[in-house]
Amino acid sequence: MDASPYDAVLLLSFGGPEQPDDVLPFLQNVTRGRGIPDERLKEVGEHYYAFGGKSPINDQNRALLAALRESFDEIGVDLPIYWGNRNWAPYLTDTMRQMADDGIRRAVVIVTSAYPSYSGCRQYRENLEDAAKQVPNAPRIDKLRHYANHPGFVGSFVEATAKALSELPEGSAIAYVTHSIPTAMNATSGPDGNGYVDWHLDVAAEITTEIERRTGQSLRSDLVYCSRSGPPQVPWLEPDVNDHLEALAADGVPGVAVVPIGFVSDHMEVIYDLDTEAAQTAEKLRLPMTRAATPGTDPQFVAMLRDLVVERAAAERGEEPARPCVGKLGPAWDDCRHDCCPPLRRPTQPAKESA
Ligand SMILES: CC1=C(CCC(=O)O)c2cc3nc(cc4[nH]c(cc5[nH]c(cc1n2)c(C)c5CCC(=O)O)c(CCC(=O)O)c4C)C(CCC(=O)O)=C3C
Ligand SMILES: [Fe+2]
Repeated sequence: MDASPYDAVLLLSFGGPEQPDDVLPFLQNVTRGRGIPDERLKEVGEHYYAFGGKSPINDQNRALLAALRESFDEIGVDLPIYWGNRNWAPYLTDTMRQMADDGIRRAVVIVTSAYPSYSGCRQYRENLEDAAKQVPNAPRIDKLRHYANHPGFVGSFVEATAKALSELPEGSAIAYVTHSIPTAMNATSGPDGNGYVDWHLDVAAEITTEIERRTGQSLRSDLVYCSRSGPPQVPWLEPDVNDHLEALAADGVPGVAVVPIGFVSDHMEVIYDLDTEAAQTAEKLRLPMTRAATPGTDPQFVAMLRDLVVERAAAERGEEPARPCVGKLGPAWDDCRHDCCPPLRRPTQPAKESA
């Protein structure tokens, strides 16, 4: 299999703390200049301390790296695979320096975020730009197209959803969950705006259709949100998963499968916001709840990432590779337009001097 013109693959992720002393500096890295209230930071710090001060995300990325290595070896692609993070070691800039030292000229990047938005797409591209500015002879790096509507991603969630539903009473609902973002960020996400929500709705509809086809039953399903931060006066996407569970219970739904389509591994948002907090809400409501697995190192997901690297390499060689995709939105663009997913404008000073 041909992966030219690339001479390396880079896995780019969020990063997370590895021990209690890492928690505060990690949170400072994440929230620098982003207007997150101290209250919220304290609260989120407690989520990490409740899990021993360690996020599972780094180990999950190590497992993904190993699975990718194996998957590339299977098709005879021996490109080195590097790993860098936005918010914790291994920091992207250090990784990029290593790539330059190793003589890497052209790489393709896999980001652990499947949908268009400033936080999930452009911010990673800015991180790549910023790192490249600090590293002499930094490699040129292409980012893979968004993969949420790839059959490998959707297929992984179809299996996980079927399993989660199989453990619940008949007539149970599906609650698709993703990370909330400010509504203003959603409004400008993707080339035409609203891309974050539109992509999630499309993925959710594909999963539901396939489950209904398999079971011959129609299902209630909704897209809901977790992990809201930011000041209360700034509107974020709603409803929150906990409020949604209340509504389902009030409607007499016999159970709910929570399906975290916004996330690629069981990191803190999943194990705290869903497995801890939402599970407590469901228990209080006596609403049976199961949580579908995220892709993690599911062979379908790993093969998809590998195939996307091969696809992009072919496109860069001027070929016209097949671009597998499900749903009604079509395969995503290879390169984002310059005005795609702009950052939110954040006030740098109060509008009026306080007395
Ligand atoms: C869209 C999206 C994804 C999904 C796409 C992707 O995966 O990239 C994502 C993933 C993640 N978010 C994570 C952690 C955090 N996100 C925060 C804050 C924020 N997230 C935002 C958006 C997203 N976030 C936004 C708009 C903010 C507000 C501040 C800002 O505008 O930047 C904060 C600050 C405290 C708080 O929660 O308020 C933390 C600690 C972790 C690591 C988990 C772990 O450690 O296991 C992961 C994978
Ligand atoms: Fe986040």
